[in-house]
Amino acid sequence: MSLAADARRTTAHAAFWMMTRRVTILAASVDIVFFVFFLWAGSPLLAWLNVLSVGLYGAANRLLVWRWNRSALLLIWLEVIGHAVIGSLCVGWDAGFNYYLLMFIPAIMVSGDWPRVAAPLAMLFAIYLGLHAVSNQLGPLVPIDDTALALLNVFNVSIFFAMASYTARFYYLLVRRTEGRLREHATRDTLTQLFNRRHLLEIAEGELARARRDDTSLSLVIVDIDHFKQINDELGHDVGDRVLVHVSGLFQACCRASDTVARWGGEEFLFLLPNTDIEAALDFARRVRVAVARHPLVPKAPTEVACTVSLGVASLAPGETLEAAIVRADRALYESKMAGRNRVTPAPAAAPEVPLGEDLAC
Ligand SMILES: Nc1nc2c(ncn2[C@@H]2O[C@H](COP(=O)(O)OP(=O)(O)OP(=O)(O)O)[C@@H](O)[C@H]2O)c(=O)[nH]1
Repeated sequence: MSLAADARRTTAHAAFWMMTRRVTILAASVDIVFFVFFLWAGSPLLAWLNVLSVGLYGAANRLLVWRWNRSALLLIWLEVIGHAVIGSLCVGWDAGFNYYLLMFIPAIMVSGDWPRVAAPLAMLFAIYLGLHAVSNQLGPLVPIDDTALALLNVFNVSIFFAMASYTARFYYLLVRRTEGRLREHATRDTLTQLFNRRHLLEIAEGELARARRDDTSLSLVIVDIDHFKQINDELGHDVGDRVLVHVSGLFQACCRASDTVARWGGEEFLFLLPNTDIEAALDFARRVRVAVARHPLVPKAPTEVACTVSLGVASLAPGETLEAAIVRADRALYESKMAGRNRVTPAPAAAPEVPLGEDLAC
């Protein structure tokens, strides 16, 4: 099983047990109401049976706290089936105790893969139909008057609606939360929390389309930490990681709301600057360079770790692709490295755009 699948399974399972625990509290509260109701309806035997149910739910709740999940589940199954059977046989099918059996359908379906859920589902179906047939055949063994029966039916339907809504909502919110987490994982670099390369390219395609439509400028800045291997080798990989996080924070602080910075890979970062021409992008890159040079990382260790960055800057030429502009910015970065590092270099001009058909003319 992949790590992602394992993580989803863990989340779904943890959520299932958490929800089961809440359901034991809700069900015990409902049984207390039943206790009062059956005393009022003149059926003390049924009233005291509900006290037994409260005890079973209390025990199941404790077992869940101790993580004896299977034993807890067994108790809950016993209680719900017992309650539905005794209630339907004593008071009659119309009392609506059978609805509680239906709550097992979603619980079974989310408990595992198909081979695991098929048998319990078939068993539940058989119990439901069997109970229906037997209780209709026998009629109520401990009849209560019509008003009490109607009230009981409304109460049971209401509780069933509330529980079914609660569980469905619970799973909906769980899916939403998990979806959000997966999206975060897919778009962000786990170390620096900056966007990753793939997400930056997605944003860049959108920005490029907008720049072309609105006829505005779009610039790119590629940044690489100088002598980063030396930092790793001399101070350790952990300090190297902290430097990456530290400069990421500085990079974000340099950005406007419309700018985007991403970890491009290793110790390389890429800024995307909408509405920014080459001159403004060069100014921006100089500010980034100065910010890093002036703010060394102060780790817990006694020495501070100073580092510098080299930068390459390109502004997209009309008709130029993103990839071509990145190649130019990368070339400029290389120039910065060759010229001694800790500097900003503008990219060479883009190759002139060939008007459509002109290449065919010669
Ligand atoms: N700590 C840490 N190091 C990383 C990470 N990703 C890449 N590196 C290291 O970054 C170093 C990059 O080294 P080089 O490509 O030689 O570049 P450099 O030492 O910065 O030299 P110049 O770029 O020429 O200034 C390698 O040692 C990689 O192992 C990371 O996530 N954490």
